[in-house]
Amino acid sequence: MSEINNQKHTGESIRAEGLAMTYAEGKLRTPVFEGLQLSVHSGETVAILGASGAGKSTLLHLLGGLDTPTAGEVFVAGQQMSSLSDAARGALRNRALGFVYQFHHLLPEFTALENVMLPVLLSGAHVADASKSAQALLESVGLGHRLEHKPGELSGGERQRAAVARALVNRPACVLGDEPTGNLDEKTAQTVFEIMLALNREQHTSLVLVTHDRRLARRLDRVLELHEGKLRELSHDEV
Ligand SMILES: Nc1ncnc2c1ncn2[C@@H]1O[C@H](COP(=O)(O)OP(=O)(O)OP(=O)(O)O)[C@@H](O)[C@H]1O
Repeated sequence: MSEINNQKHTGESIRAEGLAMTYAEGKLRTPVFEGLQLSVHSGETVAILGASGAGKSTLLHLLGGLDTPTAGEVFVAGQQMSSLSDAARGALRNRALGFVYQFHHLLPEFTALENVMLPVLLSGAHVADASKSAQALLESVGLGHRLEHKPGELSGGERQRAAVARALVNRPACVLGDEPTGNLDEKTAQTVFEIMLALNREQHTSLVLVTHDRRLARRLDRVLELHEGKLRELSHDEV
Protein backbone atom coordinates (compact mmCIF):
# COMPACT_ATOMS: atom_id res chain seq x y z
CA MET A 1 0.00 0.00 0.00
CA SER A 2 2.91 2.41 0.60
CA GLU A 3 3.42 2.37 -3.18
CA ILE A 4 -0.01 3.98 -3.40
CA ASN A 5 0.06 6.30 -0.42
CA ASN A 6 3.30 8.01 -1.40
CA GLN A 7 1.79 9.42 -4.58
CA LYS A 8 -0.01 12.73 -4.64
CA HIS A 9 -3.69 13.16 -5.40
CA THR A 10 -4.37 15.63 -8.20
CA GLY A 11 -8.07 16.41 -7.73
CA GLU A 12 -8.87 14.42 -10.86
CA SER A 13 -10.44 11.07 -10.24
CA ILE A 14 -9.45 9.67 -13.63
CA ARG A 15 -7.19 10.86 -16.42
CA ALA A 16 -6.28 9.17 -19.68
CA GLU A 17 -3.45 10.44 -21.84
CA GLY A 18 -2.83 9.35 -25.43
CA LEU A 19 -4.85 6.20 -24.86
CA ALA A 20 -4.80 3.68 -27.71
CA MET A 21 -6.12 0.16 -28.05
CA THR A 22 -5.64 -2.35 -30.81
CA TYR A 23 -6.74 -5.91 -30.14
CA ALA A 24 -4.32 -8.41 -31.65
CA GLU A 25 -4.98 -12.10 -31.97
CA GLY A 26 -2.59 -13.93 -34.25
CA LYS A 27 -2.51 -11.97 -37.49
CA LEU A 28 -5.85 -10.30 -36.80
CA ARG A 29 -5.49 -6.73 -35.62
CA THR A 30 -8.54 -4.71 -34.54
CA PRO A 31 -7.69 -1.05 -33.98
CA VAL A 32 -10.37 0.50 -31.76
CA PHE A 33 -9.09 3.98 -30.92
CA GLU A 34 -5.93 6.02 -30.46
CA GLY A 35 -4.80 9.27 -28.91
CA LEU A 36 -7.73 9.57 -26.51
CA GLN A 37 -7.53 12.27 -23.86
CA LEU A 38 -9.91 12.29 -20.93
CA SER A 39 -9.93 14.07 -17.62
CA VAL A 40 -12.68 13.53 -15.06
CA HIS A 41 -12.65 15.77 -12.03
CA SER A 42 -13.70 14.80 -8.53
CA GLY A 43 -17.46 14.63 -8.34
CA GLU A 44 -17.94 15.15 -12.08
CA THR A 45 -20.37 12.97 -14.04
CA VAL A 46 -19.56 12.04 -17.64
CA ALA A 47 -21.60 10.08 -20.18
CA ILE A 48 -19.95 8.15 -23.00
CA LEU A 49 -22.11 7.60 -26.05
CA GLY A 50 -21.22 5.78 -29.25
CA ALA A 51 -22.50 3.27 -31.76
CA SER A 52 -22.24 -0.44 -31.07
CA GLY A 53 -18.62 -1.51 -31.55
CA ALA A 54 -17.26 2.05 -31.19
CA GLY A 55 -15.11 0.95 -28.24
CA LYS A 56 -17.03 2.19 -25.19
CA SER A 57 -16.58 -0.97 -23.12
CA THR A 58 -12.95 -1.17 -24.20
CA LEU A 59 -12.39 2.38 -22.95
CA LEU A 60 -14.09 1.62 -19.64
CA HIS A 61 -11.98 -1.52 -19.17
CA LEU A 62 -8.82 0.50 -19.71
CA LEU A 63 -9.94 3.25 -17.31
CA GLY A 64 -10.69 0.58 -14.73
CA GLY A 65 -7.32 -1.14 -15.12
CA LEU A 66 -9.01 -4.34 -16.29
CA ASP A 67 -7.01 -4.33 -19.52
CA THR A 68 -3.72 -2.79 -20.64
CA PRO A 69 -3.70 -0.12 -23.36
CA THR A 70 -1.57 -0.53 -26.48
CA ALA A 71 -0.28 3.00 -25.82
CA GLY A 72 -0.92 5.81 -23.39
CA GLU A 73 -1.47 6.06 -19.67
CA VAL A 74 -4.35 5.95 -17.21
CA PHE A 75 -4.18 7.74 -13.86
CA VAL A 76 -6.68 6.83 -11.15
CA ALA A 77 -6.82 9.18 -8.16
CA GLY A 78 -3.44 10.50 -9.28
CA GLN A 79 -1.82 7.06 -9.55
CA GLN A 80 -0.29 5.96 -12.84
CA MET A 81 -1.80 2.49 -13.29
CA SER A 82 1.10 1.11 -15.35
CA SER A 83 3.61 2.01 -12.63
CA LEU A 84 1.93 -0.21 -10.05
CA SER A 85 2.47 -3.88 -9.35
CA ASP A 86 -0.50 -6.18 -10.00
CA ALA A 87 -1.25 -6.28 -6.27
CA ALA A 88 -1.07 -2.50 -5.86
CA ARG A 89 -3.21 -1.99 -8.96
CA GLY A 90 -5.79 -4.40 -7.56
CA ALA A 91 -5.78 -2.56 -4.23
CA LEU A 92 -6.17 0.80 -5.97
CA ARG A 93 -9.06 -0.55 -8.05
CA ASN A 94 -10.80 -1.82 -4.94
CA ARG A 95 -10.27 1.41 -3.02
CA ALA A 96 -10.68 4.08 -5.68
CA LEU A 97 -13.05 2.60 -8.26
CA GLY A 98 -16.51 1.10 -8.24
CA PHE A 99 -17.90 -0.92 -11.14
CA VAL A 100 -21.52 -1.42 -12.17
CA TYR A 101 -22.28 -3.50 -15.23
CA GLN A 102 -25.40 -4.30 -17.23
CA PHE A 103 -25.59 -7.60 -15.36
CA HIS A 104 -25.15 -7.36 -11.62
CA HIS A 105 -22.24 -9.82 -11.15
CA LEU A 106 -23.21 -10.38 -7.53
CA LEU A 107 -21.97 -13.65 -6.05
CA PRO A 108 -24.98 -16.01 -6.03
CA GLU A 109 -24.10 -17.90 -2.83
CA PHE A 110 -23.76 -14.75 -0.74
CA THR A 111 -26.49 -12.54 0.70
CA ALA A 112 -26.93 -8.92 -0.40
CA LEU A 113 -25.22 -7.83 2.81
CA GLU A 114 -22.25 -10.17 2.28
CA ASN A 115 -21.89 -9.12 -1.36
CA VAL A 116 -21.67 -5.46 -0.37
CA MET A 117 -19.33 -6.24 2.55
CA LEU A 118 -16.76 -7.94 0.30
CA PRO A 119 -15.00 -4.84 -1.11
CA VAL A 120 -14.74 -3.44 2.44
CA LEU A 121 -13.28 -6.69 3.78
CA LEU A 122 -10.82 -6.78 0.85
CA SER A 123 -9.60 -3.33 1.87
CA GLY A 124 -8.61 -4.82 5.25
CA ALA A 125 -11.52 -3.64 7.41
CA HIS A 126 -12.89 -5.69 10.30
CA VAL A 127 -16.07 -7.69 9.77
CA ALA A 128 -18.11 -5.49 12.13
CA ASP A 129 -17.07 -2.30 10.30
CA ALA A 130 -17.67 -3.86 6.88
CA SER A 131 -21.11 -5.00 8.00
CA LYS A 132 -21.97 -1.53 9.29
CA SER A 133 -20.88 0.24 6.07
CA ALA A 134 -22.59 -2.33 3.85
CA GLN A 135 -25.83 -2.12 5.80
CA ALA A 136 -25.83 1.69 5.63
CA LEU A 137 -25.31 1.63 1.87
CA LEU A 138 -27.98 -1.01 1.32
CA GLU A 139 -30.39 1.10 3.37
CA SER A 140 -29.61 4.15 1.25
CA VAL A 141 -30.49 2.23 -1.95
CA GLY A 142 -33.75 1.08 -0.34
CA LEU A 143 -32.70 -2.49 0.44
CA GLY A 144 -32.54 -2.32 4.22
CA HIS A 145 -35.28 -4.97 4.32
CA ARG A 146 -33.44 -7.35 1.95
CA LEU A 147 -30.06 -7.73 3.68
CA GLU A 148 -30.28 -11.51 4.01
CA HIS A 149 -31.63 -12.17 0.52
CA LYS A 150 -29.40 -13.87 -2.01
CA PRO A 151 -29.25 -12.42 -5.56
CA GLY A 152 -31.62 -15.12 -6.84
CA GLU A 153 -34.20 -13.97 -4.29
CA LEU A 154 -34.06 -10.31 -5.42
CA SER A 155 -35.84 -8.62 -8.32
CA GLY A 156 -33.78 -7.32 -11.27
CA GLY A 157 -33.97 -3.75 -10.02
CA GLU A 158 -33.07 -4.82 -6.47
CA ARG A 159 -30.05 -6.73 -7.77
CA GLN A 160 -28.83 -3.65 -9.64
CA ARG A 161 -29.37 -1.53 -6.54
CA ALA A 162 -27.27 -4.02 -4.54
CA ALA A 163 -24.61 -3.79 -7.28
CA VAL A 164 -24.69 0.02 -6.95
CA ALA A 165 -24.28 -0.29 -3.17
CA ARG A 166 -21.33 -2.63 -3.69
CA ALA A 167 -19.73 -0.16 -6.13
CA LEU A 168 -20.01 2.76 -3.70
CA VAL A 169 -19.38 1.09 -0.34
CA ASN A 170 -15.66 1.96 -0.29
CA ARG A 171 -16.44 5.59 -1.17
CA PRO A 172 -14.45 5.36 -4.42
CA ALA A 173 -13.10 8.35 -6.33
CA CYS A 174 -15.01 7.21 -9.40
CA VAL A 175 -17.75 4.79 -10.40
CA LEU A 176 -17.48 3.24 -13.86
CA GLY A 177 -20.83 2.14 -15.21
CA ASP A 178 -21.28 0.05 -18.36
CA GLU A 179 -24.98 0.27 -19.27
CA PRO A 180 -25.92 -0.31 -15.60
CA THR A 181 -29.60 0.20 -16.34
CA GLY A 182 -29.60 -1.36 -19.82
CA ASN A 183 -31.23 -4.60 -18.73
CA LEU A 184 -34.10 -3.04 -16.75
CA ASP A 185 -37.56 -1.84 -17.71
CA GLU A 186 -37.85 1.92 -18.13
CA LYS A 187 -39.32 2.73 -14.73
CA THR A 188 -36.87 0.52 -12.81
CA ALA A 189 -33.99 1.88 -14.90
CA GLN A 190 -35.01 5.41 -13.96
CA THR A 191 -35.11 4.51 -10.25
CA VAL A 192 -31.65 2.89 -10.32
CA PHE A 193 -30.23 5.82 -12.31
CA GLU A 194 -31.64 8.37 -9.83
CA ILE A 195 -30.14 6.39 -6.92
CA MET A 196 -26.75 6.36 -8.63
CA LEU A 197 -26.87 10.11 -9.24
CA ALA A 198 -28.01 10.88 -5.70
CA LEU A 199 -25.29 8.73 -4.12
CA ASN A 200 -22.62 10.13 -6.41
CA ARG A 201 -23.64 13.64 -5.45
CA GLU A 202 -23.78 12.78 -1.75
CA GLN A 203 -20.36 11.09 -1.74
CA HIS A 204 -18.82 13.53 -4.24
CA THR A 205 -17.86 10.51 -6.36
CA SER A 206 -17.24 10.89 -10.09
CA LEU A 207 -19.25 8.83 -12.52
CA VAL A 208 -18.26 7.68 -15.99
CA LEU A 209 -21.29 6.11 -17.57
CA VAL A 210 -21.42 4.23 -20.84
CA THR A 211 -24.98 4.38 -22.13
CA HIS A 212 -27.05 4.26 -25.28
CA ASP A 213 -29.76 6.28 -23.56
CA ARG A 214 -29.41 9.91 -24.62
CA ARG A 215 -32.01 11.02 -22.11
CA LEU A 216 -29.90 9.68 -19.24
CA ALA A 217 -26.71 11.06 -20.82
CA ARG A 218 -28.18 14.55 -20.93
CA ARG A 219 -28.58 14.49 -17.14
CA LEU A 220 -24.80 14.24 -16.62
CA ASP A 221 -22.32 17.13 -16.47
CA ARG A 222 -20.56 16.24 -19.73
CA VAL A 223 -21.40 14.06 -22.69
CA LEU A 224 -18.67 12.52 -24.85
CA GLU A 225 -19.15 10.53 -28.00
CA LEU A 226 -16.77 7.84 -29.18
CA HIS A 227 -16.85 7.89 -32.97
CA GLU A 228 -14.37 6.42 -35.44
CA GLY A 229 -11.69 6.09 -32.79
CA LYS A 230 -11.95 9.63 -31.41
CA LEU A 231 -13.63 11.08 -28.35
CA ARG A 232 -15.68 14.19 -29.07
CA GLU A 233 -17.40 16.43 -26.53
CA LEU A 234 -21.08 17.09 -27.33
CA SER A 235 -23.04 20.05 -26.10
CA HIS A 236 -26.20 19.12 -24.20
CA ASP A 237 -28.25 20.49 -27.12
CA GLU A 238 -26.59 18.02 -29.50
CA VAL A 239 -27.39 15.00 -27.36
N1 LIG B 1 -11.09 -9.28 -27.06
C1 LIG B 1 -11.26 -8.74 -28.25
N2 LIG B 1 -10.55 -9.16 -29.31
C2 LIG B 1 -10.71 -8.60 -30.53
N3 LIG B 1 -11.57 -7.60 -30.80
C3 LIG B 1 -12.31 -7.14 -29.79
C4 LIG B 1 -12.22 -7.68 -28.46
N4 LIG B 1 -13.09 -7.02 -27.67
C5 LIG B 1 -13.71 -6.11 -28.45
N5 LIG B 1 -13.25 -6.18 -29.72
C6 LIG B 1 -13.66 -5.34 -30.86
O1 LIG B 1 -13.39 -3.99 -30.51
C7 LIG B 1 -14.44 -3.12 -30.93
C8 LIG B 1 -14.96 -2.32 -29.73
O2 LIG B 1 -15.63 -3.20 -28.85
P1 LIG B 1 -16.41 -2.67 -27.54
O3 LIG B 1 -17.00 -3.85 -26.86
O4 LIG B 1 -15.49 -1.81 -26.78
O5 LIG B 1 -17.54 -1.77 -28.23
P2 LIG B 1 -18.79 -1.03 -27.56
O6 LIG B 1 -18.77 0.38 -28.06
O7 LIG B 1 -18.77 -1.20 -26.08
O8 LIG B 1 -20.01 -1.82 -28.21
P3 LIG B 1 -21.50 -2.17 -27.65
O9 LIG B 1 -22.23 -0.85 -27.56
O10 LIG B 1 -22.05 -3.03 -28.75
O11 LIG B 1 -21.35 -2.87 -26.35
C9 LIG B 1 -15.48 -4.00 -31.57
O12 LIG B 1 -15.36 -3.90 -32.98
C10 LIG B 1 -15.16 -5.40 -31.11
O13 LIG B 1 -15.47 -6.35 -32.08
